[in-house]
Amino acid sequence: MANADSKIPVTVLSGYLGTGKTTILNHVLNNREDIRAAVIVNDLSELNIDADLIKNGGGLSRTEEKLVEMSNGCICCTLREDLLREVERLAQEGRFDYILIESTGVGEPVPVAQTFSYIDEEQGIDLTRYCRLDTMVTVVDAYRFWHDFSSGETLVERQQSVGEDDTRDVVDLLISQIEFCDVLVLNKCDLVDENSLSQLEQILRKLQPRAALIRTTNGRVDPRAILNTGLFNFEEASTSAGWMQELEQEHHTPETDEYGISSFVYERRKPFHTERFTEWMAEWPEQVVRAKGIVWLATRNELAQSLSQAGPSIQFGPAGLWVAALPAADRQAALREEPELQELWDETYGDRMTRFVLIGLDLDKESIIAQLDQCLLTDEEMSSDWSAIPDELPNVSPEQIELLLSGAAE
Ligand SMILES: Nc1nc2c(ncn2[C@@H]2O[C@H](COP(=O)(O)OP(=O)(O)OP(=O)(O)O)[C@@H](O)[C@H]2O)c(=O)[nH]1
Repeated sequence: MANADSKIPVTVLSGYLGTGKTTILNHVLNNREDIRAAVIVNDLSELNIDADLIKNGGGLSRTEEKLVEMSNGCICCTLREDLLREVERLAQEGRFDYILIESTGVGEPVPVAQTFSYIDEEQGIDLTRYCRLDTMVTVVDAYRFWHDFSSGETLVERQQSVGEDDTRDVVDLLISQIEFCDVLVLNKCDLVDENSLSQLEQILRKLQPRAALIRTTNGRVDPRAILNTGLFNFEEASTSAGWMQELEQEHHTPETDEYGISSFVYERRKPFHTERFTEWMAEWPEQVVRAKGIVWLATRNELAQSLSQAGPSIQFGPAGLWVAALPAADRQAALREEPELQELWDETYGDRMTRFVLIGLDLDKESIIAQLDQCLLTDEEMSSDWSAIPDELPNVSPEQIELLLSGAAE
């Protein structure tokens, strides 16, 4: 089955460990009709159980399928280079009309998608010549989801980290996989009652409104839902996360009262009192499932802070310089080039503002807004010396500022 533009379509299966990726892969391979598929499995475990399963379970003809195991790292990071080479080799063989990749359970989908979307200058490999990323699939375990999401555990604690520098929380991984995909497969639906499933489905839709959502048991997905869908588009996938859609406001998804899922954007043009706001973050309201956006702190008047929370994991730190803090020439250039910036520009404070979205279950919106407003500078504090406000956050080094400056200049 040759593709119209003769580039080999690629489907990537992501999803946390044990969600059912291999089960889905086997099911698809057993029901794939006339597609000659090459399968790339990336597994960190030494046994490479996945590969055995595919070899024995799929009834694959060795002449038709090619199985490439990558056993010493993951597709997304350390073995990106290998993935590039492997895909290039498979594509050049010319025997396959589809490539299926099972990404490691601890892999992030964005770097994999980048591999297929951009020329790798270092390697001199351009996969876009041979392949076309067709569908990014993320598999979610309906039974384990809330447990993993709220566990507060790191990958290191679960002995699942990719390397020494891997400080990721399990929930951060889950959210990055959900927020970047075309199809969400909610697997293991046999283990969860209808009401919990519907609620989980609604929250997933809120976190990822663009993706098709499919319920499965034992990975029994219609192959047409994940092969040759033509759904992938890098730009769209990168901006598809629910929080981003909500911040753009044009796409505010309707509230789903039935399951108590809702969201709102908190926006103020007054800085937070650093100490009061950090204390608030430490007592983070449990009803908030996901929050993301930027924060203006009185003691960090040069640097916009980025806030990203998912379940018990809160990431907070410098995101970049406010345009208002740039040297005059750069500031004017930015204002000339970005009409949206002009629109939001405040005469006194420029682009400084706090703006983040909160998505949650049974959110007490009024109370959260009231708590956050208490963290803002009072009128009296607004006219006093902001540098006297206590600030226990880590210092930002001149090198870091330099880095942020160069980022802002790009
Ligand atoms: N009850 C139930 N079990 C399932 C379902 N789908 C898969 N399983 C089981 O869940 C376990 C993990 O499934 P896999 O397909 O190996 O999951 P995976 O995502 O490939 O796992 P890793 O390769 O470790 O990341 C296996 O024992 C499967 O038989 C399902 O829908 N319901």
